[in-house]
Amino acid sequence: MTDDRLIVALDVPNAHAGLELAGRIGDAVGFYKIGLGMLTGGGLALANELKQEHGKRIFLDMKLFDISATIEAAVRGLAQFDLDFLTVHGDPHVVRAAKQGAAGTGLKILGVTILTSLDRGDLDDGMMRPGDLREMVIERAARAFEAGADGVIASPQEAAPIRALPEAAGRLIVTPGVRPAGAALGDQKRVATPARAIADGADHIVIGRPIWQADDPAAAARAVLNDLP
Ligand SMILES: O=C(O)c1cc(=O)[nH]c(=O)n1[C@@H]1O[C@H](COP(=O)(O)O)[C@@H](O)[C@H]1O
Repeated sequence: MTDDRLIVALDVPNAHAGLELAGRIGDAVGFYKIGLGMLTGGGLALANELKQEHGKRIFLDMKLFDISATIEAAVRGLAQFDLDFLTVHGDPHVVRAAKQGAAGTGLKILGVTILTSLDRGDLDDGMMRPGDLREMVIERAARAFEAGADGVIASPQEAAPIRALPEAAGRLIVTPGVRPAGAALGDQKRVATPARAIADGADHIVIGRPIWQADDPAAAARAVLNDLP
């Protein structure tokens, strides 16, 4: 049995590279994220192959944002694929429409709160309203849950207060922005270690570069898993 608390982001350019990487990782990992970087590189075909041929769980990360009718139609189409998780922006109208589109399927909708690569200065650049970023993440999580989200995406730095929300009971907290001690942060700003994220209430951690860029991705994944509480 793999420990599906670890989701590895397959942020490589195409399905061929993704399949090769998943092959090198082998049994160490049972849950993969396929995202926008592979949209034109056969991402959905790879999702299908990893699920059907290799028994992996699949998180399709599309971070959808649009008017309700468009979101509902897009999610209805994606829900025909055998996927486990799908991201949309955590705005209530988007989450509600996505849940409509996924109705009757097992697809879980995760609402993105505020990207883990952003800090208050980035929100100012984007003309987002003033206020404490952490409080905004917690409030967006609560609103996404109220709108019916099966889970939220937040940084590990907000996992504990989100877990404490009454609205979070029975819902998922998924945290990217996770870095083993000493790993390069890259563009991530709100980070914590895998062990801290899980101890603070994350159900799943998403890790990309520290695993797929490692000389031995399977060993890097195992090291993360060995470190989890
Ligand atoms: O939705 C996501 O998965 C996501 C949300 C977020 O706030 N931050 C974030 O980094 N991600 C994704 O998580 C992965 C993190 O990759 P690394 O920074 O390489 O570990 C990338 O595929 C991002 O697209």
